[in-house]
Amino acid sequence: MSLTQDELKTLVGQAALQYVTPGTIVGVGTGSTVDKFIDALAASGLAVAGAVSSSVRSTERMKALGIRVLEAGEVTSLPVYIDGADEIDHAGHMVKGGGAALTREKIVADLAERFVCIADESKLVPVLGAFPLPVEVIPMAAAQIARRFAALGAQATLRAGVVTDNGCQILDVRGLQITDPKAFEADVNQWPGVVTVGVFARNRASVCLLGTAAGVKTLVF
Ligand SMILES: O=C[C@H](O)[C@H](O)[C@H](O)COP(=O)(O)O
Repeated sequence: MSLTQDELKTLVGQAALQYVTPGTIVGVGTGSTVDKFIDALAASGLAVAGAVSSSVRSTERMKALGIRVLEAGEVTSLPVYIDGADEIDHAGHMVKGGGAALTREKIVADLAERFVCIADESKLVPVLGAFPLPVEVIPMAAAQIARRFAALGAQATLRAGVVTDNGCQILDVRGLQITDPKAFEADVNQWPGVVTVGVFARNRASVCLLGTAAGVKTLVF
């Protein structure tokens, strides 16, 4: 019997517990897959010292389940950061931000020694770009940034009605084939008004726990 996408998310959310050491502080991402991890962590009884959260959404969920949440500024490093992805390639580069949390996710990921990505198998791709790339932008720069993407042959549209946890906007960019994620991330990140581009190359995954019909597959990068 094949598992649903939701069941695959539950599976990898639970599998991520093996990367969490009692007494340590864990970095926690955002999204429907991470929700499964948060639920598994709360149910596991693993006595973590707390969590650094990447969004208001995850903070609220953790607090409701009795997990202590610390500010990013209260820690100097984290042993592990657990998060989902919208796409991941065979080298651990990711596209993230489908839930508009990309900036805080990148900040928390940058504090971590290891990024453990949890995803169902639909997220594994040969080349990043089929999923519309989220880019968080300062509102007054949105039109100019959209023109820059148009010059690359891509189409950027404003995510209607969305204001990020940082008070900014999200552009979703279609029509890209990101063959050199590291160079692309570095380039777009320095365009004026870009807060964060949703390519995670510098902060790529070290491990991916992929939910497949045959169970959890561990990819190490
Ligand atoms: O902003 C949201 C994040 O980058 C999520 O990690 C990403 O969108 C994956 O979310 P989900 O687990 O819901 O597919």
